[in-house]
Amino acid sequence: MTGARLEFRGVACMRGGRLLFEGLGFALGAGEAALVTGPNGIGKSSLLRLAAGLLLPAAGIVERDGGIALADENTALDPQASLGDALAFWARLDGGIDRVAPALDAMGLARLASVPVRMLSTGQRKRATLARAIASGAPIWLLDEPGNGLDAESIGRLEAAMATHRAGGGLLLVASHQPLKLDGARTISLGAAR
Ligand SMILES: Nc1ncnc2c1ncn2[C@@H]1O[C@H](COP(=O)(O)OP(=O)(O)OP(=O)(O)O)[C@@H](O)[C@H]1O
Repeated sequence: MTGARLEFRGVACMRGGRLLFEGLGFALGAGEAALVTGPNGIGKSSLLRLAAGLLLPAAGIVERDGGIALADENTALDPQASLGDALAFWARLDGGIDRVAPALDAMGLARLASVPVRMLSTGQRKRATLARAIASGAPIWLLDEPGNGLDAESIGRLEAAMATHRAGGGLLLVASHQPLKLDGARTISLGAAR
């Protein structure tokens, strides 16, 4: 996981013909983290989608070295499959089937591995999405409101997983309305909504 990097240079973001932000620049290297903050609709999720390459910048450059794991409101897990099988589907593609069990453990989901994804509660679903990111082995994690719907114990698990990821040379870009323990993280504050 050495050499992970994510850099924005002079990036502008347009959605639906409206300019959300422009001139955005930052660089994150291995072990680093940034917290994206700002009011509803300002463009935090859009920024993460730009970082993932799912959205193209209207101006500027987005550069990344290393694979990406995006964890947002979509679980991207087969609702009919068991949680274990749904995670294994992605882990096989990512070449890391052995990462599924530790990822389930990290999110406190080991006992739910045989439960169909569609039957998971809101918080369990969120933890499953985070387990998918953990199991991906990707060095660049893009987490959109990762604490949404999580109880205090699960927030602790999330914070521990983020710290482990950084200690292993991963980097984090996190959009969150709620405070999360992210030691030494920089803040990317998007301005007032237009
Ligand atoms: N596919 C789209 N087409 C047009 N406009 C869009 C599209 N997706 C998002 N938008 C608009 O872009 C703006 C930014 O949305 P985004 O989801 O990035 O905001 P956000 O800061 O993450 O908000 P929140 O805090 O509510 O999650 C919003 O005004 C939204 O309506």
